[in-house]
Amino acid sequence: MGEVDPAFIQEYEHRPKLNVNEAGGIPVIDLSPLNNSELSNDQQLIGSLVSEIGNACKDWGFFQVINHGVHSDLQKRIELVARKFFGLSTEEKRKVRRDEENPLGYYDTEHTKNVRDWKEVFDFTVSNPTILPASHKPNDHEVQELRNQWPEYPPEIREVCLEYAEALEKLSYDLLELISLSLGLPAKRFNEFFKGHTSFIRLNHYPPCPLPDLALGVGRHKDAGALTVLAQDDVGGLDVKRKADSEWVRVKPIPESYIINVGDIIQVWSNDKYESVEHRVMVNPHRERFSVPFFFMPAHYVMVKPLDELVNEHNPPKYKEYNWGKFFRTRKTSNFKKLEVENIQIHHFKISN
Ligand SMILES: O=C(O)CCC(=O)C(=O)O
Ligand SMILES: [Fe+2]
Repeated sequence: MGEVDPAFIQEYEHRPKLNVNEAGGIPVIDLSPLNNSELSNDQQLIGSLVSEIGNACKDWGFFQVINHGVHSDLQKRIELVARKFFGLSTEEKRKVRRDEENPLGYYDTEHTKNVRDWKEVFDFTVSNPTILPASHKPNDHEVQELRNQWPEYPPEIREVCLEYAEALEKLSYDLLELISLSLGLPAKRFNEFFKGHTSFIRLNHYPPCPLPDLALGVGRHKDAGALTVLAQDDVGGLDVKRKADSEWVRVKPIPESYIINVGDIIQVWSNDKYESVEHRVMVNPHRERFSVPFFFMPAHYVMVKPLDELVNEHNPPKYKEYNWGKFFRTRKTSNFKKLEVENIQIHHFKISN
C-alpha cells in the first residue's frame, strides 16, 4: 500500500475529524451469569441481564461484554496468528487470495460504499463448506460450496482459527438467545435460522496510514448479518454513530472484552425495535491495528422478514421479505470492486406506509 492511491480518499462529507470523543455510556455487560452454573439458575439475575441487553440494543445498538467465557489464552493465540500471517510478504499472502468465485481467503482491496479501505483481511467461514447461492442473479438457483483456503504459514493458523470459531459460535448463540428473550420471545426462537449458517470470521490488519484525515480503515457502514462479535487490540479506532445525537464516538478498547453490535437482520426481525448502527474505523498514522470480527449470519435459504409475533395492525411489518443468501452474495460482489451504484441495503426492502 506504499504510495497513496486516490481510490482511498473519502468524499469530503465522509472524512473523519481527528479528535473523535471517546464514548462514555456504551453499556458494558457482565456475562458471568451465563458461565457459572450456580448463577445461571438464578432467574432474577438472568432477568436483569436480559433487560440490560434489551436496553443496550434499543438505546445504542452496540455494547461491550466481559466475563464472556472465551479464554484469554485463545484470544491471544488468534491475535498472534493474525500478526504472523499479515507479517508475511504480499506474494506469500496472495497465495490464498480471494477471487470473485471464492470470497474466502486474503485480500487487500476491499471497498466500502465504493471507496477503498485502508486494510488487509483474511476471511474464513465457521461451517466448512458453507453453502451460498452461486450468483447474485435472482433467477439463478444454483448453489456453491465455499471452502476455506488455509495459508502454509504460520503452520498453526488453521487449528487456532477453528478453535476460535467454535468458542465464538457458542458465545454468539448465547447472545442471540438473550436478545430473543429481551424481545419477549422464547430463547431459541432464532436458532432454526442458523442451521447451516453462513457466519464468517475476519482477521483485520490496518497498517499505519499517512492520511488519517482523508482515508478510513473501513468506511461508514452497517453490518448486514444478525450480530457481530468483535475483538479489537488496544490501539482503538472504531467509531460508532451514537443514536442519541448522531455524533461519531470512539469505542474504548477494554482488554479481553468483546464489542457486540446488532446487525441489519436483527433490525428486520425486530421490525426496527432494535437498529443496526453505522460505524467506521479510523486509521492511525503511527500504529498498526488488529481486529477480529465474527459475523453471525443465518443459513442462505432463510427469508428475512419481521417476525409474526412482533407485528400487529398497530405495528405493521416495515420490510418486505428478502432472501439472505442472495443479499449476501450481492454485497460480496460489490465489496470486491468499485461499482458505480450504491450497494444493496435493507432500506431497499422497506415498505412505505
Ligand atoms: O475493525 C473494527 O473495529 C471493525 C471492523 C468492521 O466494522 C467490519 O469489518 O465490519
Ligand atoms: Fe462493521
